[in-house]
Amino acid sequence: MNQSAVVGAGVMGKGIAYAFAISGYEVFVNDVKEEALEKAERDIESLLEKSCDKGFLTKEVYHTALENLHFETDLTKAAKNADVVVEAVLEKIDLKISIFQQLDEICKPEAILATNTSTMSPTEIGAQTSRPDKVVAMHFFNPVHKMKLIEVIRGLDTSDETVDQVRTISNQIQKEMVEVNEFPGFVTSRMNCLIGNEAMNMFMEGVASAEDIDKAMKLGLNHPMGPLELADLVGLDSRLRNMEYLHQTLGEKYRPSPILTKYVKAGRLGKKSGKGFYNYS
Ligand SMILES: NC(=O)c1ccc[n+]([C@@H]2O[C@H](COP(=O)([O-])OP(=O)(O)OC[C@H]3O[C@@H](n4cnc5c(N)ncnc54)[C@H](O)[C@@H]3O)[C@@H](O)[C@H]2O)c1
Repeated sequence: MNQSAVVGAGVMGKGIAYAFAISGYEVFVNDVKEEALEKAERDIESLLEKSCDKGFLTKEVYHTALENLHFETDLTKAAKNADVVVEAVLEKIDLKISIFQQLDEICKPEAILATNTSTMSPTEIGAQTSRPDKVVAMHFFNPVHKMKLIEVIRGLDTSDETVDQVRTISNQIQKEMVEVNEFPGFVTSRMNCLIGNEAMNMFMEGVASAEDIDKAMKLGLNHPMGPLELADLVGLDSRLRNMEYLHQTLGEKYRPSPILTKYVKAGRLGKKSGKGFYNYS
């Protein structure tokens, strides 16, 4: 395998493209928005440069990665020769299904089609294609260049061969993999969304400031990041979509905190918009 495509060049797509590019894969990055693709190109190149300056990448890897990256708004051109495609568009099931149906038409029959969904069902997505055995979830973590894990979720019809190939890919791009049977939110999002939601409710109830809630979790419970700063990093719109899906599928315990809904309505989306539980301007 040596060619990959990443569909959706937002927070996650950029990081996933970077991981493939520094590992010798040719990468076609696709987005429907020209501006998103231009920003992705600037951001990935700047990350490559910083990583090289800090000595995390050799000059040779840096130059090869730059050559490996291609940016393409046309999905057919981006995906037609890919051995593996990772979809990282918004967390909306209809959108993901429609992209997988297009990929099913466009891609080589042996290509692996992976979704970076945080919560949703690869079974449901795969069932709308002619190759559910090749459909799998590869859940990367933010920021991708620092986080080692890929949570791999096997749908009902995902084949052993596909999971083995994903294991090989994970090794090639220097990530650790855990294998999870499908259930909404998998292991990480189900746990993390609940912790984040409780922190938001506590903040809303005035139990403590955002800073003190985060400090308590970091210094008292040894979390590397506080739940509110993490939600800001993820993007509050993305987190709200995750909570809504978990609420729908797993029940009342996952009802989104009212403050999360209020912030998203106000356009406070966390780090990416300059303001969330913290101010970034
Ligand atoms: N943000 C996180 O921390 C995080 C972590 C793990 C997984 N995820 C999951 O990754 C996925 C992407 O999340 P994100 O935070 O990167 O979102 P984002 O909003 O930053 O980026 C999504 C991108 O998809 C593009 N897009 C929309 N429709 C498209 C289409 N039809 N074809 C191509 N591109 C299209 C948008 O223009 C945008 O650039 C979601 O499923 C999310 O749940 C997010």
